[in-house]
Amino acid sequence: MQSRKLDLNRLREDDYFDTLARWLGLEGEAERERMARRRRIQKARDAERSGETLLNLQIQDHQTGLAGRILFDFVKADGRPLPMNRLKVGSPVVISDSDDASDNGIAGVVSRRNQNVIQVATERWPECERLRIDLSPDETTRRRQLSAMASARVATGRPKQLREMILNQRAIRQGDQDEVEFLTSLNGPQQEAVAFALASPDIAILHGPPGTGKTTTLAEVIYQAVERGDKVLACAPSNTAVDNLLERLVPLVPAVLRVGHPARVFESLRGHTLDELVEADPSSAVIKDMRRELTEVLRSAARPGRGRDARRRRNLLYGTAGDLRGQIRSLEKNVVRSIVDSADVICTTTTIDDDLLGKMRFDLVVIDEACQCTESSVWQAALRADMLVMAGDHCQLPPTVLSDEAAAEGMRDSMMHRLIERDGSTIFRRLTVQYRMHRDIMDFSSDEFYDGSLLADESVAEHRLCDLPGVETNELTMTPLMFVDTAGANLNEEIERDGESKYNAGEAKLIEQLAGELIESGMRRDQIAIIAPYAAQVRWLRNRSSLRDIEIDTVDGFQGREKEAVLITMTRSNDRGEIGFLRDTRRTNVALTRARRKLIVIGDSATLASNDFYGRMLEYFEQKQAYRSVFEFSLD
Ligand SMILES: Nc1ncnc2c1ncn2[C@@H]1O[C@H](COP(=O)(O)OP(=O)(O)OP(=O)(O)O)[C@@H](O)[C@H]1O
Repeated sequence: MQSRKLDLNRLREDDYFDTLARWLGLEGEAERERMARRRRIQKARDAERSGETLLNLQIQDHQTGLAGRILFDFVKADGRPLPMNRLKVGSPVVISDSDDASDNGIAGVVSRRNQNVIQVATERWPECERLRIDLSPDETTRRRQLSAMASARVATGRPKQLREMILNQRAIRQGDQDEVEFLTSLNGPQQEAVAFALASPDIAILHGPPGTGKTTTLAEVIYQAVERGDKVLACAPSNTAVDNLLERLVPLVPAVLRVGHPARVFESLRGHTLDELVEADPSSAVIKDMRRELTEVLRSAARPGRGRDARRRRNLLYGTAGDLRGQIRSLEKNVVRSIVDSADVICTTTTIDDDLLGKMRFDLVVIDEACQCTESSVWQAALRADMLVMAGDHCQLPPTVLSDEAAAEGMRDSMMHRLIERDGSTIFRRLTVQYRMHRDIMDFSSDEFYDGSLLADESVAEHRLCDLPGVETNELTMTPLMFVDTAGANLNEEIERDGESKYNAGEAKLIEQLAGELIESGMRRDQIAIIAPYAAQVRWLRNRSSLRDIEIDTVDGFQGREKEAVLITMTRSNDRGEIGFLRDTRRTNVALTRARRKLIVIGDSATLASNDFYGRMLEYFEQKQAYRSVFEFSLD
């Protein structure tokens, strides 16, 4: 059955919430199906290739965290680095026996990760030696969203008013802007955006194209709000985005609290996490002793010995652990309450811990990266708001949705995008001065996605690789753009064995050569990035020894980041003109806007130009005299 896109603006209240609930149901089904499929894959290498499974792990270390959780550090049993994976900080996972497919495992949440170690917070001690970790369906998040939407349906007072505005039943008002004394040095459009957001009585949107200082601007909005006495909830859909905002906020607002899993928090920010603040509280010494005891009890329960009594002993120990955990929780609850109450700003992901925040409401709720939020994921935060500010860029990657059916009906469209389309310029302000890209790198994206409105700040407008210390001046380093066309050279895409993802060995070779030339010109490896839309191409490139220490990632892994030089391998090359998910040009927009001084794109014009957008992209490179044919390079 062909699904068609639904217009949420036309739906009545009940239909709107029913639709979102149905999408969540479809998404849950899709996630569960995917997990079941993955667990059926027998061959280790293939299971890990999904990026959602890590096999053959062992415990390297453990410690106790807040609320009696145990934090386990897992490493590969053979000492190798972890393979490329999508287990992020905050991802729900299941830890189970690597050798026993029937083991249902223990639920946990990823709390930290690096190349070699993945840390998972869980409540029980795994009972086997050789473990696997699988990304698990995110039921908790879905349950919380459903419960928020159930409350939103019957809400009264202010939440009801906001609901009516979001559902197109009541007009969103505009406010009269006051003079603002800015704390940070903002450009004109940023100042206008701050004043606009602060004056809006209901809902305001900040549209931040790449590198335009969206987070800087949001931080100023939050600072100003706190100055006038507001209590603020600052959210974002991912832990990384929350931490980026937190990093900007800390120098401006001292009383900031970061709740949620003690994430990839930078050293300088750790003092703001709930865990650390609780730790610093005087009553923590007692709690710490109790936690130590809990760990011991759990450890004994995992190894109850043999014999008839083993099960009884284990159950007794789990009983004791349960009691202990209860006592720890009640002590911690009091400490936590006072910390939460005294914060001016609370930072969290949009999956809000409702038990922690209780019925707390906020004068201002801010959602960063709001275009990566599905519509249903906004409601938890929106329900707590007197006034709502959303910031993001709908011309970059949309939220990840697994269910094709839900996606076809519109689940990938964010609320922020819908409101911009519905209400037009009255509801948003766009930031237009960017601090990242050379003017020529910016212009194509600006014309295609932002009505040509972007301006390069003069500090970056003309900057080139050869202006960097230690980099020599040559043709490669003097110019900001290059497209290498592989048409006619038979550098065809291939499908990874046993997989679905594509790679292109010919393009990879060209990437190696060009990256080599950049390094020979004096660039450091950490100033270069390679972006491929396909995971198989990323894997292929990461296996090239000449590219070691150069960051290589998918587009999705690169949103929000930048490098001095970026090489993109478009990967698709076939005689059917098939470009697959490159058709979603928002993904390409992200890829094209990561480079500060040099952007190199490698692709097959014969395949790409079947699509008008790529046709225009090729013309742009030609017009900037940045078009080269692969035949100008000698590939050995
Ligand atoms: N008014 C300004 N003056 C000088 N530099 C600025 C200004 N605003 C932002 N920047 C710089 O621009 C860069 C991008 O800022 P920020 O991280 O806030 O952007 P963003 O829009 O959130 O980024 P992204 O494109 O990743 O979403 C930062 O290095 C920041 O210091």
